[in-house]
Amino acid sequence: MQGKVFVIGLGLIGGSIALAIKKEHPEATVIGFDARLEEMKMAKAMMVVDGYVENIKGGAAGADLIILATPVLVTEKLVRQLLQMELKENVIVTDTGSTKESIMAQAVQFKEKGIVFIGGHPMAGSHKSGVTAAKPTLFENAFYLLAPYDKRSKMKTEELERWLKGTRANFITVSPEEHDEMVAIISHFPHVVAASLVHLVKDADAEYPLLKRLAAGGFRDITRIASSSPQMWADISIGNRENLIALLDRWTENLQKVKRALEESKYDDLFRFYAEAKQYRDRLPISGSGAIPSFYDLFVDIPDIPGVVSEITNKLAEKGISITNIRILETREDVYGVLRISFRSEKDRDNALKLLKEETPHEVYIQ
Ligand SMILES: NC(=O)c1ccc[n+]([C@@H]2O[C@H](COP(=O)([O-])OP(=O)(O)OC[C@H]3O[C@@H](n4cnc5c(N)ncnc54)[C@H](O)[C@@H]3O)[C@@H](O)[C@H]2O)c1
Ligand SMILES: O=C(O)C(=O)C[C@]1(C(=O)O)C=C[C@@H](O)C=C1
Repeated sequence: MQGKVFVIGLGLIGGSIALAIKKEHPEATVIGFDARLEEMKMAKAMMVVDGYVENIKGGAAGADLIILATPVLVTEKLVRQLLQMELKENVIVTDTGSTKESIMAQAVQFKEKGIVFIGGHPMAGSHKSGVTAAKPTLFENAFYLLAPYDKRSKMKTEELERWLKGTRANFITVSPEEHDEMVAIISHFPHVVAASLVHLVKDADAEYPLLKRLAAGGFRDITRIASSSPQMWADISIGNRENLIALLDRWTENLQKVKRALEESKYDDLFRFYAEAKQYRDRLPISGSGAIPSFYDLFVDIPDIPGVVSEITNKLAEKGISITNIRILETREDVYGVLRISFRSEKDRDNALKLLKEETPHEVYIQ
């Protein structure tokens, strides 16, 4: 598509969307703005944008698509600023914020100016921030939630999806209210829990100096998201605070039940608590689209001998099989450790399984 795209906030999400747009629409011009000059310079150097401007007014003038990819409370402020500016008549303004209600409450004023605003939220991301973490494939197969506010913005949704086609995301329309309620449950509240688990360990740190080193696989898996940007999550927490407060009450009730079962040593209740959770968790879609990324993992039992890991990765590299992650899950002296290797696709994983079975003496399996 021809035209000028203006991305405000050149971090992980703004950068990834800019890259996806540039890949799909090389004929468009993508201009960026960020509050931090270094981020703009880096974005230009990485060819995430064609250029940058020194203020929002300069970028917004004449833009066909304006994308706000800043922390949600900042986005609310920027919407108010954009409302004061002269914009192209047919421009589409959208955002990427993790909350929708409070942003849409401001953005609805665009209607009076005849400007289309479509709330947006790509449901994929990372605990990393900044433009250096941006990649055009970040949203592949993920859901991309869109919240148009009236008939005209609904009609323009198709045009926005065409602009965003390079994300390879699956677009779904939701209302801002149902959006915020749903993401509070599956995204925002889990971040509160992850951060509070880390606090639990941090508070016990002085008493047990070994704790940090013992905090292994399970703890790291469940708390990965606690490494996300504090500004982004403080903004989201305020932006969705009513839903979060309601969930905190429900969660506390749930934990009270667990506490009672523990106090009364009710084995069956505890068993059911874990079994029901396992059953539901195991049924979550993992290979299709969704907020939970697909993991194509392979496990290799390896002895604790220097050079074993590189032997395996070299074999995969020789056959051109790329890996997306690699981790030793456990290794102790004289005991086998487990190497977990993640792949981008099922096909890569299956090829790796065959190769390592044929060409190494190690036990190789899919869990
Ligand atoms: N990280 C994720 O997993 C994820 C996923 C989906 C949506 N989101 C949402 O997307 C938005 C961006 O998140 P991100 O992960 O890219 O964060 P990020 O920290 O990587 O990038 C945000 C950028 O906004 C810039 N910024 C801050 N205030 C600004 C201002 N006043 N004017 C211009 N630029 C400003 C920052 O300098 C930074 O470069 C947030 O609203 C977030 O809730 C994040
Ligand atoms: O994978 C992560 O690190 C994320 O936290 C991504 C995640 C999520 O909770 O799923 C975080 C916030 C966004 O609004 C959407 C996606």
